[in-house]
Amino acid sequence: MHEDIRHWRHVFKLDPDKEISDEHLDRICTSGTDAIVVGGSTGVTFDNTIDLLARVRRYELPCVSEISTIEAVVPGFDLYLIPVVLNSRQGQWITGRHREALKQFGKMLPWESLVPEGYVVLNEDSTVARLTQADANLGRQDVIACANLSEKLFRLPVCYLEYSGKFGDMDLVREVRDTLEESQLFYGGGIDSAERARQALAAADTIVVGNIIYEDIERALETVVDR
Ligand SMILES: CC(C)=CCC/C(C)=C/CC/C(C)=C/CC/C(C)=C/CC/C(C)=C/CC/C(C)=C/CC/C(C)=C/COP(=O)(O)OP(=O)(O)O
Ligand SMILES: O=P(O)(O)OC[C@@H](O)CO
Ligand SMILES: [Mg+2]
Repeated sequence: MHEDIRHWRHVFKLDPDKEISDEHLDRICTSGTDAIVVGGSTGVTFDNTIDLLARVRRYELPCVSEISTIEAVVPGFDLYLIPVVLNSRQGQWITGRHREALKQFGKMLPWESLVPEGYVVLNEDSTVARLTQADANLGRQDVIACANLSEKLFRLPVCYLEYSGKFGDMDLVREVRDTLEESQLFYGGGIDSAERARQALAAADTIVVGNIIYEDIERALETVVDR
């Protein structure tokens, strides 16, 4: 399963803190996307996460959890993505909360199911930037340095350029992809049309589509373009 993420080109990110009807969920899960990521930066609980997992499990596609809070660690996902916010000003989002979680789960940890992600938060107006006190106003060279930090120093398998809520700079995303040699580049933020999905797919390995699911389902489905 760990290796399967290498083949993912498009994923939908479902937020347990937001409502989705059975009809819309059915259309998302049968859209041809490669996987469902369950996660959000705020309002995520054990109960809303397990509810969403149970609903997505009716479908055949992989369902992975992106952990934002230790309370919402729910057994039964295919994988657990563990964000490490490389440009946070607060240590708790880089290693602090992770250390607490590792203490709590102790010997129960299924290491082979954990996939750490080197997050670089680039939209200073996003919830995740505010939550993690990210230094999001980075120049090109700082972003490249974060990508190298993620891959070359920390050897994280995924580097995630996170523009949540805003369509980012695709030239910069492409430059990061060309810098990375081993790790997989996730791009997320503001993909709300087929055209933007194509642009992001040309720049990153895997694209993540979130908010538009809750704003305009037809446009969300259009992002599942030929790839
Ligand atoms: C048997 C069993 C169940 C085993 C489980 C094993 C397991 C998974 C153990 C946990 C191990 C571990 C190390 C956990 C990490 C704990 C933790 C809380 C780490 C901190 C993670 C972190 C940095 C969170 C900050 C927020 C963040 C980066 C969230 C990611 C998702 C995200 C950015 C969503 C976007 O948010 P959204 O709400 O959509 O934002 P907008 O409002 O802008 O749309
Ligand atoms: O919600 P959007 O802007 O699509 O961003 C997707 C994802 O990167 C959020 O973590
Ligand atoms: Mg969101």
